[in-house]
Amino acid sequence: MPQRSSNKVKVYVRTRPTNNFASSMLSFGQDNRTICIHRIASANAVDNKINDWAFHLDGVFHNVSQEETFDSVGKDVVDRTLEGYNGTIMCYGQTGAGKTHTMTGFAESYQNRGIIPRALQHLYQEINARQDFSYSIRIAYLEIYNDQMCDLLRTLNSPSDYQQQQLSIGEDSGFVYVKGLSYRIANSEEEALNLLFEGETNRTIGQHILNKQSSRSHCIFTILVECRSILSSDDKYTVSKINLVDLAGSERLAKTNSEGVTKREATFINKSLSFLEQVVLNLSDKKTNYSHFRSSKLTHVLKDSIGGRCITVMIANIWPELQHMEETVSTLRFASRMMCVPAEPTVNAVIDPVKAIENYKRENKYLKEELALHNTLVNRSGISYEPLSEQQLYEIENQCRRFIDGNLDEFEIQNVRQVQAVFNTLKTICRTTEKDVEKKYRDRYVLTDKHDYDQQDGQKMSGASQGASTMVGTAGELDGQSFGLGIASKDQRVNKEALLKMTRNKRQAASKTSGGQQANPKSKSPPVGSKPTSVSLQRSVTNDDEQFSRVKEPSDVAEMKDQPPSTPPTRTAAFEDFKQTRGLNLNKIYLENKEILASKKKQFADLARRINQTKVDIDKTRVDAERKKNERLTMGEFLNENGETVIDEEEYELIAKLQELKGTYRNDYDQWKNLKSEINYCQNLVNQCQNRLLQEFDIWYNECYSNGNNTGDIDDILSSNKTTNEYQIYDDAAERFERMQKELLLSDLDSMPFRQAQMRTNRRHVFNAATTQGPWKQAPTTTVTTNNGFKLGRNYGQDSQSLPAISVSAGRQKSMVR
Ligand SMILES: Nc1ncnc2c1ncn2[C@@H]1O[C@H](COP(=O)(O)OP(=O)(O)OP(=O)(O)O)[C@@H](O)[C@H]1O
Repeated sequence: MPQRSSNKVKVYVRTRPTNNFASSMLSFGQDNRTICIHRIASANAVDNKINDWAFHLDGVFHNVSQEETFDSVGKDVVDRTLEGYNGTIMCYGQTGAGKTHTMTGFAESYQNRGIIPRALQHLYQEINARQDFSYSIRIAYLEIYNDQMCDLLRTLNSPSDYQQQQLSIGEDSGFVYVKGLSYRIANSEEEALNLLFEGETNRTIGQHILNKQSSRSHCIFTILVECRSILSSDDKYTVSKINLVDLAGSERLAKTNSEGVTKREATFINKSLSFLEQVVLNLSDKKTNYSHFRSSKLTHVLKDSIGGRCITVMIANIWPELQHMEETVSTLRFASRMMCVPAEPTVNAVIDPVKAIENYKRENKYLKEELALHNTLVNRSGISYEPLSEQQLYEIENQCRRFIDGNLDEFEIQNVRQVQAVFNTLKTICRTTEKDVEKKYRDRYVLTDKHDYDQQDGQKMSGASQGASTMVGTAGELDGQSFGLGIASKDQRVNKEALLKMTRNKRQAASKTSGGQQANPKSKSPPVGSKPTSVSLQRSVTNDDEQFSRVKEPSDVAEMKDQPPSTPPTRTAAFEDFKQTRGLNLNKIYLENKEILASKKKQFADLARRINQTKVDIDKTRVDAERKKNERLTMGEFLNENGETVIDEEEYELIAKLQELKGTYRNDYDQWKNLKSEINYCQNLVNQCQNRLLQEFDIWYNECYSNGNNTGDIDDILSSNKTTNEYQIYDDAAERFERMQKELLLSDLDSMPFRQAQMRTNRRHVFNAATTQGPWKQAPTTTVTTNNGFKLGRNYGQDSQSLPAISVSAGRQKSMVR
């Protein structure tokens, strides 16, 4: 029989023997490959149906024995399975066409046994003949009944056992397997046949008009073959399988008159066969890349058994009688379609890990010997190729470190292991250094992931700037590392107040645990009362224009470097923190100065109150003295021998008292004037100190948190904090007043510089006036409100009439000179 050369699924047709052969309609070609069907058209009506078909197949078995059928179809598949190929022999056709007969045959008749027993016989005969290989045979028998899978090699006691078996289909690298299906070892033909008969007894058989023993299920008898070479040391072996498939027959319910269970079974059978036809249709169509294998259990299980890498042979069983001509045509059509399914069989080679290791060991041994020989030939001796010892690795690490430090120019390369160790060591050093650097920066800065950082809208990378803060707020890659260094975006920053609070709590806890000393030497917050190390304001004793100067010590820079990680808090919160840390000493000086100023102001107020009282007394005494004088003049003056006016004792006392009061007044007023100068001086100190504190804070804030956008302008700070308590610098009514003015001016920012300059000028003018003019000198004639709330006015002369009175507001240093 001529064979098709193309790699396609092989398809044969086998006819069931019958006495009613439809010779009028069906004939076979001389080539034993062709079946011709001639349909007789109806004489009465116009019939457009096709009447003649010619099906060309790989072979037609008409009146062919079981033995011949197997020899033609099965033998080759079995032989190739032993070589490592997967094979499938499948019987397809209408019910009663002889599928089970072809596949299994009569159990009672040895001569009429089918493909499966013959395949087993041939298999074991071949295994026994192939002495160079060892084979392991396993048998599985699967039934698919009503789209449920059943292991026929397990004992079934009830229909519910179907569910209990819980078989499922799995796939691994394109190979399909049934999870839970038992594979029984069969060391001989007899053992294999026993399994076949055991499975046959478990098959679901039904009865209908066309077949008394109709298969109501699809059955797949699987022979798993594992083949290893005995002689060869090859670590590969093959695992292959033969699927011998006896499909349930399609049936027309009108013909079989199936009812009840049989009808339901027939429905499942027809449905699954139509899915199979669909899959075959897709496989045979080159334009279709996808087949719906999972549409039924049958198609899914047969996924790797129809064409592809599998040797596939199908026997189309037909029942060549007139009454079954439609089913015959249908079967032959399906057979023709199956012939188009491509098949590219490949050997299923598996690598044996145990044998592979043995082979590698052997090869390793040979290579070592080869290397030793090579070293001898090139006069290389004393070279070890064994894994490096701890000591050797330690020395290599030392060499690497010296190489990095520049103390070693080159390595002496001895073997590949050493080169590997050098690279590994360098990699380890590189990673360790990288981690150290990252940790160091994380301790100091807020590091954000570079990728995230780049994605943030409006995020700016602050550059290296601002003197000592070159490493503060810088952004970008660090030696090409994967993190960016810079300021986290606002939404990435943690709750600032919470962070500050946490920092403070930590600091307090540290203070407690260390008895007031900082537990963390790296903390930027020195303990209260400790020697200031970073920034201090110092008064120059020798300089009349006393200046505060910021003194930077080495520890200052060190302190900046060792600042703990922080997330930018609000400037207000940060200012509080600043006053507790970097600005501690400055703030301390500021507070001391303010305390002195307050004390002076209190003295000033007390003195003013006393002066006013003296003034009242003077006025009263003067009135009394005037009255006495008028009385005396009215009564007529008395003169003594020397011609001097004689006054009575009361008038004398009044005059003396008036003189005394005037003296007191002058003394007090001098004191008041001096005190005012001191206050002015103290006020200047406080102002300078305050400005310095804010400037230092601004620098500190920028160093720690600025992302480059914040220039740290003091006025920004002032104007950005509109609540009175945000900056605790202001506790003075006048300062509050000035601040309030600033806040009001915020509504008209353009006028801010002008207004501020105006205020400063006024303040300076008033204090100059206050310190240069006294009650006996020409005083300003207009009332001016000073920065401190002092009001100076009127023209005060030396005359007692023009002695100034000083009004004092209750409770505060705010005074008014009338
Ligand atoms: N080639 C053959 N030689 C002798 N008898 C045959 C042959 N083919 C089929 N038969 C007989 O036909 C009957 C039906 O055959 P079989 O049960 O194998 O059909 P089937 O296609 O498997 O039907 P179903 O799909 O219903 O199971 C059986 O009694 C069988 O012995």
